[in-house]
Amino acid sequence: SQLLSLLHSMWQSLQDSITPYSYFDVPEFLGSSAVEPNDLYRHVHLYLHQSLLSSAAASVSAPPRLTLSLPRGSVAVPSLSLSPNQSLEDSFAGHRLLWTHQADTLQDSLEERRSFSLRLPKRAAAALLGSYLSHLSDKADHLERSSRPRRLYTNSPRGGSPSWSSVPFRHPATFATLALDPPLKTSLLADLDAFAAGREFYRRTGRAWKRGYLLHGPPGSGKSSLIAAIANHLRYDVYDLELTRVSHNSDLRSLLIQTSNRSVIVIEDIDCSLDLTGDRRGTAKSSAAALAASRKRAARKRPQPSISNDSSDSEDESCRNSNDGRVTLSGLLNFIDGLWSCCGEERVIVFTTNYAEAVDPALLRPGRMDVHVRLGACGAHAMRELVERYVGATEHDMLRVAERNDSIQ
Ligand SMILES: Nc1ncnc2c1ncn2[C@@H]1O[C@H](COP(=O)(O)OP(=O)(O)OP(=O)(O)O)[C@@H](O)[C@H]1O
Repeated sequence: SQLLSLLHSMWQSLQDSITPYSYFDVPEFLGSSAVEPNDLYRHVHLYLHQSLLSSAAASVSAPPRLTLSLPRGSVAVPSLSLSPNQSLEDSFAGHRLLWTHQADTLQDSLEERRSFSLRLPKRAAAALLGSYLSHLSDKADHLERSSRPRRLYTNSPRGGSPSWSSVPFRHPATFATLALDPPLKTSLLADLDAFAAGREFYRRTGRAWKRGYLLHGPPGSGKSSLIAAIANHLRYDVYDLELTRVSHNSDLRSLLIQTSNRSVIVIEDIDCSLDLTGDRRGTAKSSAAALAASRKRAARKRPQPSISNDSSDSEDESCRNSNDGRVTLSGLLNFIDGLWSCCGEERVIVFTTNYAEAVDPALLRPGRMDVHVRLGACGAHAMRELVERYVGATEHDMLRVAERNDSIQ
């Protein structure tokens, strides 16, 4: 048997010396017609585009192709790709791999059939292929995310079938432009990054991949700007859900199902809706909170939000009957953390309020909104940033006021 295994390894070495590589073909389209694109081809294209941009491009023999393409969405993106029959070397786990771009013009047609060919060391191919392709797809996915045009959605008015309409999302606020006290900024960024990288964590723990943020603070304290900064940081779409336009829980569900993965879903001024909850239940709310919410409603001249509460078993039936609104608190809770919250991945749900004390406790319960962010008066550090950015000065009366406030607190 020793002789046999010796012969076997000699035979393998001989084969390896004749054909030491394995080759894999990645065509642009699946099947014979150019209809169904191959996602892996797109990923390889993006991955090599990035490699060509980096210093590795120096090792390419012929000049790469530079094209302007519309890969997804409506924004043209310049893209670098290998010219036909040009190769680019890559290394992974200590092995050298070679990508070659192949382009053949079909007979009797001007159509070009393109594919990438991957060359791997034969002995390592089986162990290498899976992990290399998932490394490549992760990188391509990241690139795709960071270059994709994003949109701001709002839900259609009541009456018709619930749907979203959208415009390009181009809000300029970022964590760099937002003046926040450093510990808050650092912890928010860390939280968002951990969330975005949390696929494995959420899978392992059996939890829906979503995170709830409650932003509270007086008008103008930066809640909307923070939402934009969150969306820009994560490169997510934004769904601005106007609850007053939603007639039924079923419409709420339908809207949720239509939202895409990697999105921020925003419900602003949640306190206005929840104040009605209190009225309808007949339970006494803090008069200050009720006053605050009604003041705000009046100021905004909004239609009456149509949220009611059906989460409590002891709900007064007559109140339920007198309730002409059919989006209920339990519908909203289901939206946040019930079964329906799981029909998608990578969702950040943000509620804003000017009066946290006016928000129904059911929404504030620990675990429901994961992160509560209070945005108050500008601290000295944030004020210094703003003064420098807006006035270009390091001294200002407002800065002294902020410093005095900080020292009193
Ligand atoms: N921390 C901040 N850093 C930079 N700019 C800020 C900050 N906070 C507020 N602003 C500026 O103040 C203005 C109002 O902010 P924003 O609309 O985000 O407040 P808001 O809390 O959402 O207000 P409202 O409760 O009325 O909706 C914006 O122009 C924004 O640029």
